[in-house]
Amino acid sequence: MTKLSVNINKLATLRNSRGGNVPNLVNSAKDIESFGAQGITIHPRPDERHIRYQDAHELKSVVQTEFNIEGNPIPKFIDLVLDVKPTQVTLVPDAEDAITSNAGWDTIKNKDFLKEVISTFKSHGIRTSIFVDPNEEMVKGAVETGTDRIELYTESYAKAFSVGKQDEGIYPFAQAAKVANEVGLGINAGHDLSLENVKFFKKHIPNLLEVSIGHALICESIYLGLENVVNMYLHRLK
Ligand SMILES: CC(=O)[C@@H](O)[C@H](O)COP(=O)(O)O
Ligand SMILES: NCC(=O)COP(=O)(O)O
Repeated sequence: MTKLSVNINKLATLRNSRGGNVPNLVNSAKDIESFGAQGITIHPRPDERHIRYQDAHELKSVVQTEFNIEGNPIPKFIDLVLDVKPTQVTLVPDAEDAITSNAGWDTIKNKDFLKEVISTFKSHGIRTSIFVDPNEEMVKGAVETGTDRIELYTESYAKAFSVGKQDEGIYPFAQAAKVANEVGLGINAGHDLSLENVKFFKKHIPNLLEVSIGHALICESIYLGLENVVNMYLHRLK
């Protein structure tokens, strides 16, 4: 079985746009779990443009499933994760000004740094995952860091799928997954996965442990909920 971890960054974006507490992230996380999701993911960015560091603390006390915190392991992120102690930390090498995550780790160049932070998190009982491109050398490099899992960065697959090139798009992921499975690395995946493309991805990636999905899932939820909500308003306005 592949676990679904719902990334709630976009709910925080919506909340922050009005300055209040709607939608309430804590209640949303509880509801998402009650609907069956097996995890909650957040990705606090240094400018706190969506998830705030305080959200991580508040969510920790309510999340009953797997709590996954993603981010670039700069000192204040490391301190946050060690304080909150989520189920899993996913290390992502994103630049401060990146609109969204746009690359995996170079696990060879950053081997010593990754080894050190991963060993710190693991010594505190936190499972580790590192964000990597679907590249066999990077997957082999990941083993050397001591990480429990990798998260395959799926944007290129999603792009290929959207133009009908799913076979081409999945190929490097299937190869990378083969290497990960051979060396015993756990496999997660995420970025731009959606209702449209997730089934094909899962079918071709053996032992896919977890997908974290946010942007598309929240957009789909808005769209699939619109008819219901418009009708609820119309009913009240009769
Ligand atoms: C690590 C990753 O793949 C990202 O998709 C991320 O968690 C999303 O971040 P934003 O919501 O800030 O775009
Ligand atoms: N790790 C990927 C994630 O949490 C969500 O990415 P996206 O679905 O918002 O692109």
